[in-house]
Amino acid sequence: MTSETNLREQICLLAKSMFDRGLTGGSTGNISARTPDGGLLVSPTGTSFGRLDPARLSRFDPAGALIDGDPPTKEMPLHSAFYDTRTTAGAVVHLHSCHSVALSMMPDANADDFLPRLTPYAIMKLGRVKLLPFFLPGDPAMGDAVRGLAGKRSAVMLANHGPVVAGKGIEAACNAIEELEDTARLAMMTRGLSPLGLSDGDVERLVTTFDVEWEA
Ligand SMILES: O=C(CO)COP(=O)(O)O
Ligand SMILES: [Zn+2]
Repeated sequence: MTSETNLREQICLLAKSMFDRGLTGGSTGNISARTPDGGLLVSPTGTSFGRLDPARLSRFDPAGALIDGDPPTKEMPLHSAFYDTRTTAGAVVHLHSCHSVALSMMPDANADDFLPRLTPYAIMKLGRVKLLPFFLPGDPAMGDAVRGLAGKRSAVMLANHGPVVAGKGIEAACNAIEELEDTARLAMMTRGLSPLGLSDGDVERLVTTFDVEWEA
């Protein structure tokens, strides 16, 4: 198998795994990954994460032209904004994961630091998560909002919609977005119970030990 064939299989396998565990339902969510030649493989619009077909993924050349496959996700401007502003991005994933969306609707949500500091992996895998306002699905203004972050954040939460995470590769991006959803779930489970989170010192040690991007 060529490495592009492998990548196609891996995209569909990881998407199905997330679908099967209820991380995004129906035909929601989208996923993309850089190909070895500098192009992109992208989930087609209207498809279900549970049933992506490796042979029908939208394929873009390194200049951004659609070469073959089905028409791509309507969230291309969002995905492109991550690739254009973060040279390290090898994959981007977007989900409609329930607990993250719930947390984004809380009136006291922190727009600059969306996730409470509850567990180490959220900090290690995501850094600081930016909460963006609500946009209509497919609105190119979402891409502009991500470009406005100048590549300093690997993860954003679209209010009342869902998270978007960039990673070095497809597995890293999926692991990170799962961590985002798990942390949001913990936050919603413990809401109002005054949970004891990580201390500022714990966060500082995590950031330095694991070389976390922790831009203000
Ligand atoms: O999650 C989605 C829109 O935000 C799904 O849209 P697509 O089917 O176009 O990828
Ligand atoms: Zn969406």
